[in-house]
Amino acid sequence: MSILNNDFLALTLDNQEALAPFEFAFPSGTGFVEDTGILRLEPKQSSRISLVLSVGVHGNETGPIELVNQLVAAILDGRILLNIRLLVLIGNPVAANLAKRFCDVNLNRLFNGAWKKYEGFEALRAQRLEQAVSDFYAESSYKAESVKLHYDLHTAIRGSMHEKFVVYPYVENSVYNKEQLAFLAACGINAVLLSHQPTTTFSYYSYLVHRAHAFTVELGKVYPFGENDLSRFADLKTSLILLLEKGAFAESSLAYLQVFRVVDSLVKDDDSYELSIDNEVKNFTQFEQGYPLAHSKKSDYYIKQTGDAIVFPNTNLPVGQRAGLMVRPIALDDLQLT
Ligand SMILES: O=C(O)CCC(=O)N[C@@H](CCC(=O)O)C(=O)O
Ligand SMILES: [Zn+2]
Repeated sequence: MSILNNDFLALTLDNQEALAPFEFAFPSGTGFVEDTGILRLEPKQSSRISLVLSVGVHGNETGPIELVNQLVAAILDGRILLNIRLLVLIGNPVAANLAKRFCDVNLNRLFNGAWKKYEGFEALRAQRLEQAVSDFYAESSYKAESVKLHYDLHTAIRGSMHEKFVVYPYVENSVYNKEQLAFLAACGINAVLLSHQPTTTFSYYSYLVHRAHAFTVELGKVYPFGENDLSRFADLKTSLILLLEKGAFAESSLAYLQVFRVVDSLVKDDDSYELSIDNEVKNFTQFEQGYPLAHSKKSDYYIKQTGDAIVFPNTNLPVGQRAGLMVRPIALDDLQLT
């Protein structure tokens, strides 16, 4: 058996909930479709690098899905010669078919076992994806010496003052990896947001449980399938191909990165919760000290310091969930790098 037309996305969307496993050969290795949207590609030569590329954890974030599907097709037809271990995950095929962010519950809030508190497709899927990542890293023949990577590719609801940025999941010792940051800069990333606390996101799961270099990578604004300008991902594509073919990390100067730390997490604490911003306000928009940003029957939030900026503002979610992050620029020199 093989993947028809080397189109892993079509196979996944045609089998949105489950797919019987099968194995196949491609020019530079062996492929294993382990379930719907779960594709493991093993190169002929052993490699220390195990890379997880996840896309479509939010079903309507189609640009990264199309990009990664192109890379998979190029590997399967021999235009890219794979030299590292690769796990490709299309996170939420059911929501992708519906062109929705999620069906019942936001999949990217269900990792680190949070899925146990929910029912429905997303809860099952989070468990399945955690298992797929665990199995993949465990199957590396290099064990302790393996280099574990996870880039969880997204696009954002709003435009952004920094078109491409990453969320660097919370790391206990506040030491950040220089090689990874230089690689992300080479991928065209403009900004880094240092997460301030443990979460239930996919990237934090891979860091917490597997000590992978893991990032949520935001690549621009959400568009439907067929309407993405993939040329905007050119630097990312070039850097990923170098990694896939040569096991090498492209590098750009860290000076290209604007770093932010999280000052506050805005939480929707009541149905009356509102943000005093209009729909056109972009991620990383800065405010003046004292601006009344959020209000509900239970709380008010005023900007603490001029220059503080908002990221991921969204009130269209259940009470108790994150309605945005308040971030503050910091100097790269203030970061501890290893
Ligand atoms: O544009 C938005 O408001 C959300 C974009 C998005 O899906 N972002 C991720 C970030 C995950 C993280 O904080 O690591 C999410 O909200 O799940
Ligand atoms: Zn997303």
